[in-house]
Amino acid sequence: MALTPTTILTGFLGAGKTTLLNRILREDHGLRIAVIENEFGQENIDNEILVQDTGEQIVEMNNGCVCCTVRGDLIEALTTLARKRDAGELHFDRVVIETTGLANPGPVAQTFFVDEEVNAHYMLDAVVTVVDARHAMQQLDEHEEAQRQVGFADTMLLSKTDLVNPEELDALETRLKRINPRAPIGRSDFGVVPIAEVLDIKGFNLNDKLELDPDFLAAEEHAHEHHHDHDHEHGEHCNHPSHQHAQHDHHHSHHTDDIAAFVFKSERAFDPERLDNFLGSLVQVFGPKMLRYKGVLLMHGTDRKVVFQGVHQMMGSDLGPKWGETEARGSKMVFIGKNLPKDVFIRGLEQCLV
Ligand SMILES: Nc1nc2c(ncn2[C@@H]2O[C@H](COP(=O)(O)OP(=O)(O)OP(=O)(O)O)[C@@H](O)[C@H]2O)c(=O)[nH]1
Repeated sequence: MALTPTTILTGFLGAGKTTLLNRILREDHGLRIAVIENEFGQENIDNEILVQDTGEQIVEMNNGCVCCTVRGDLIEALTTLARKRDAGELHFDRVVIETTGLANPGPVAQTFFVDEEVNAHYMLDAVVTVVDARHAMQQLDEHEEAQRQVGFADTMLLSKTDLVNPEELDALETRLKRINPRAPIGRSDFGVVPIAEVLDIKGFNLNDKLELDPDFLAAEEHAHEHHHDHDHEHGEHCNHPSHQHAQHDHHHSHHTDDIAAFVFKSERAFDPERLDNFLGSLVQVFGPKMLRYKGVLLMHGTDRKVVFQGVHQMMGSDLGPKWGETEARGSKMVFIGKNLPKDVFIRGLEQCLV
């Protein structure tokens, strides 16, 4: 049986996830979506104390969608749904999981790679992050989980844009792109968003589309040129309060988020063995800090594109289509992570070129 595409819907407390899901559960879109409202993870303890009934509750909606509220383990919820479907008790062809506002989407995403039964029934389509336009600046300043949720996103949806002016919106979009230049930014206006921007995004598929904002690439190159003058700006994060202040001034009011992205580009081909070894050791050392990475590579010895991507230690690669006759050949990679030593990555990758 075909694997069921699954979307992880994340976003900070009050961002507007439920508002969006309620629309999905009620609108007449003709899709049969099973929504998993998650109350697992750290809330388990509360549930054991507060809630006697630990079973799940499954409700079928008028439009054919299924709403499943779980107070247990995500793996259990997914396997229960799959079994009920196999037994003909439930019908759905897609799953959306709403995570709690404080959740780190990393472990939820990893469930799809590590658990065999989940793996046998589901494929992760994308991580969709709802960002509260009114409160995100402060949330990103104060909560690493908010940064993580942005860092993991395959696509972002801005809610509450009605509550901010265009300048504030611009500043927020710039910051979001700095943290995650890979994910397109859409809108969720009280949950109104084209369903195609939420489902079937294929953000976790290996494909050869690596969309990056050209402005971000230009800014990155600029930053690279001036690297020697402002070494500290791009280097490790310093926790000394006065230093942080100084950093802030340097940055012309750019925020120094712990979670940030950088890009590697080259027109020279990679040596497959050297690259494999280097990436292998990178994820050994920095895996826990590497939220998301993805690239289209020019590899020595093949006339096809090599596409790779990963989450933390889990990395995969695939042969893509052939390079076009007139297409400019080259590699492009983006790494999103927490305090990653950009210099180590860039210098190491350069050493893997033939
Ligand atoms: N002004 C405005 N308010 C919104 C918008 N979207 C959602 N809200 C409001 O924001 C509040 C929180 O929305 P929810 O959908 O409950 O947010 P959530 O992300 O599910 O919240 P948690 O589950 O607590 O993390 C509600 O009062 C919504 O009506 C929007 O686009 N504009």
